[in-house]
Amino acid sequence: MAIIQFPKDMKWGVATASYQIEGAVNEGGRGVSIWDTFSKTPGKVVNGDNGDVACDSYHRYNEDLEIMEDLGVDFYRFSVAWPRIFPNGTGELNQEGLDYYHQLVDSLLEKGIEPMCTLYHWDLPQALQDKGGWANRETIDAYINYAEVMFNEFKGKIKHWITFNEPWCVSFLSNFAGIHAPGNQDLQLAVDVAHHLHVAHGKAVIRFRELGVEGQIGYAPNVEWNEPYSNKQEDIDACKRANAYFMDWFFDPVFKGSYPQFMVDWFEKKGVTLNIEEGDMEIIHQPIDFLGINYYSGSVGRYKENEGLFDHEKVDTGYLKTDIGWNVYPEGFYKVLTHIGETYGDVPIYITENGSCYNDEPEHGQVKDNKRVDYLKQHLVSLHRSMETGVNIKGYLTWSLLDNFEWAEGYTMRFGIVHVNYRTLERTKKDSFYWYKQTISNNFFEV
Ligand SMILES: CCOCCOc1ccc(-c2cn(C[C@@H]3NC[C@@H](O)[C@H]3O)nn2)cc1
Repeated sequence: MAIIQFPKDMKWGVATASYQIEGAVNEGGRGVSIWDTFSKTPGKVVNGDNGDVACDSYHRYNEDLEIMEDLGVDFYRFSVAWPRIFPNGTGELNQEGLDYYHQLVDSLLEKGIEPMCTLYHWDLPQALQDKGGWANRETIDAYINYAEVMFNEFKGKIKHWITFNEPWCVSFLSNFAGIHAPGNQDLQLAVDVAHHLHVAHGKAVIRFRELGVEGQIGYAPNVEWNEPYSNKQEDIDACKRANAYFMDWFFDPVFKGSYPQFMVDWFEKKGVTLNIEEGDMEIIHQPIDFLGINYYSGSVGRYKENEGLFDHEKVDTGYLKTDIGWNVYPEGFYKVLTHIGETYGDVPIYITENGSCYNDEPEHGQVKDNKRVDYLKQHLVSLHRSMETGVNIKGYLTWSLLDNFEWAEGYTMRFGIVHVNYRTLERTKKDSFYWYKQTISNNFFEV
C-alpha cells in the first residue's frame, strides 16, 4: 500500500461547460450557437442528441453547487455561453445573461468555491458563424469585445480566466476532421482558425492586463501522448509530429512566439500556408499566468507512409480502454507533463480536465464506477510523479462534475462523478464522487 500525499497548497476542483450542462437554450435571452445548429443537423450527433435540456443546470445550478460544497472543492471550472451575453455575437448586450452568471458566481463565492471561468468552450454565436466564424479575422474583434465586457463585469469576483478551451478541437477537430461544430473539412481553414484563436487569445491577455483586472489568465489546450513503438527514427519522428499536432502547434506560438518550423514545413508540403499578419506573433506571445492542461489518453504509435496527416498510425497495444474507446494510459500523463515542463518552463499548471468515460448506471441508488476510481488513482499517481519531477502543478480539476452532453457522442458517453438521469434530471453521486471527496479532504490517497 502506498500513500500519495499532495502538497498543502494543492487545489482541487471539477469542470463543466455551458453547452454540455445548461440546457435552457431558448431562455434568458440566449441566442443560437453553432452547437445548436450542428446538433440539429441530421447525422452529426449520436441519436440526434442536443443540448436543449442537457443537465438543466441553468435552472438546477443551486443543486449542483450543493453537490460541489459536499465534495469540498476549491475550484469550479465552468464556461460562459457567449450567446447568453451577446445573442448575435456582437451588438446588443443581454443583461439577463450577465445576471445568470452573476447568480452562479455569487453563489460559488458564498460557498467559498473559486470560480474558474472559461470564456470560450465551443458555443460560438451562430450569427458570427454566418459571417465565417473563426475563419474570419473579424471574429477576433467580436471575441475581444465579449471578453472585455466579461472582464469588467466580473472583475473582483472571477480571478481565474481561461481564454479558450482546447483550441485543437476548435480548429482541427471542428474544421478539418469535421467531427465537431461547425463541421468543416478543410485543412487550410483549420490552420487559419487555429491562428485566429491564437491571436484572439493574445489580444484577450493584453486587454485583461490593460484593464488591470485582478487575477490570473491562461488557456486550456488538450494534449495526448504518442509514444514511439520502437527506437526507429521513423517511429520517433512520426510520434513527434503527432504530439506536435496537439502540443507544439498550440504551445510554441504562446511560449516561443513562433510556430514549430518542422510542422510549418510539413503543412506546406500538404499545400497549407500560414497566413500571419504583421504583429500577430508578438500579440500571441504574451506571458500567461497559468497553463490549463486537458489530458485523457495517449497511444503507442509508429511510422506508416501516407497514413493520416503525419505518416503516423496509432498501434493497438491491448491497453485497457474506457467506454468511449480511449486507452487508459496514465504513463502518457506523466510523459506529457514532464515534456511540457522541460520544453516550456516553469509556468504554473492547472489540470483543467482529466477524467474517464464509464457508463455505469445506478443500482439501488448506488453507482459502482470502480473503473473510474482506478483511472483517477492511476492518473493522480502520474500527476504526483510529475510534481516530484519538478513540474509546477497548482491544481487538479476532474472532468466532469456531471454526466453531460459529450458533443458528437451525445448522452451515450458519461464522464461525470455524478450520474444524471436525463429523463428525470436526478443527480446520483457515484462511488468515484465519494472517493474524490475523501482524497480532497485528506489531500492524499492510498494506492
Ligand atoms: C482527428 C480524428 O479525431 C477523432 C476523434 O477525435 C477526438 C479527439 C478528442 C476528443 C475529446 C473529447 N474530449 C472531452 C471534452 N474535452 C472538453 C470537454 O468539453 C469534454 O467534453 N476531449 N477530447 C474528441 C474526439
